[in-house]
Amino acid sequence: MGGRCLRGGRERRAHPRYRSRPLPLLGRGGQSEAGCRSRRGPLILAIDAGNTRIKWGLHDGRQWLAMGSGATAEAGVVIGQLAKLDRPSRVAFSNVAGPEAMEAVRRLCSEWSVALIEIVPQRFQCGVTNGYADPHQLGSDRWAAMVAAWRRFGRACLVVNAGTAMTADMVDDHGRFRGGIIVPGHGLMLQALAERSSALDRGIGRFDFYPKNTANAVYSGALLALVGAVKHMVARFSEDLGVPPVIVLAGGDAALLRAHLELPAEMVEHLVLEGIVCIASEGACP
Ligand SMILES: Nc1ncnc2c1ncn2[C@@H]1O[C@H](COP(=O)(O)OP(=O)(O)O)[C@@H](O)[C@H]1O
Ligand SMILES: CC(C)(COP(=O)(O)O)[C@@H](O)C(=O)NCCC(=O)O
Ligand SMILES: [K+]
Repeated sequence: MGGRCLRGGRERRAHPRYRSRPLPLLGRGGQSEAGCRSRRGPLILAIDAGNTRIKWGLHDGRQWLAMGSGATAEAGVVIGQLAKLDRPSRVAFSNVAGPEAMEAVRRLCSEWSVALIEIVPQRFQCGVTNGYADPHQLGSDRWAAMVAAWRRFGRACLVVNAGTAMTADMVDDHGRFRGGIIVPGHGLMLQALAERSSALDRGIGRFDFYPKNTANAVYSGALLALVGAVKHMVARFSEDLGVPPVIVLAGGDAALLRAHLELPAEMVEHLVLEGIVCIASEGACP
């Protein structure tokens, strides 16, 4: 069925860019290790359930064969539709969205009789050491994103995932996760202000460095809060490292953030899915 893509109940062909992308996951610095580059591995269905969207991709060890996304609010439907895909040899799942997504993925795996690999942050995995006091407390999406960033760049990174929440996680040049922050994402900041104040629900604004109405003031303020946090972390982490880290941007609001960051940054569209495949294929390469 290669290249089929499902989104929000509709079936469509995968966008051409999803068909030819090489596996950028195996080996440091974005280089595939010899022996893995040309080899197709077992089919892995990677699923990333975030608090707003569920993203998924079917990977054959070399490239994405199909990808899609749907609303977390319809987790049962979005995940149920994946049963139409070719049966993978395993399903690898990062879930920060809660029990409904978990139940739906369990149902899918039992329908297919395939193994379910749940992404659970470890103390050490795929070259990354987890600095959290309790490694399991870390979000599995953050962990997968850091694994993917380390595999791609192999040097110090600030891994920024701008979704429902924005997380910014510092990985040093030894692959050690040193710590990271969680802040409400852009949409959530706007929603919180609209819901918890009487005068701030004035429609959708746009960015203006000199905002002159309420909607623009709220929109620009939330965006600059995110940009400011990232810039501050880059400045301080660069000082500690002695060199600037690679800024890796992912998540639904990555492009918005990049447009205002004024720093060189690498946008990696499917960072969390890449990390999930990486973790699920651990040990597959010699
Ligand atoms: N098609 C889309 N559907 C929903 N949100 C989107 C979409 N495209 C971009 N976004 C933006 O991305 C954010 C969600 O990003 P995402 O990384 O998927 O979050 P999460 O992992 O928390 O579910 C939303 O808050 C919204 O601002
Ligand atoms: C911080 C998050 C809410 C981000 O979720 P997202 O915005 O991707 O939906 C998620 O990674 C999470 O629930 N983390 C657990 C707590 C932690 O990482 O410390
Ligand atoms: K996030």
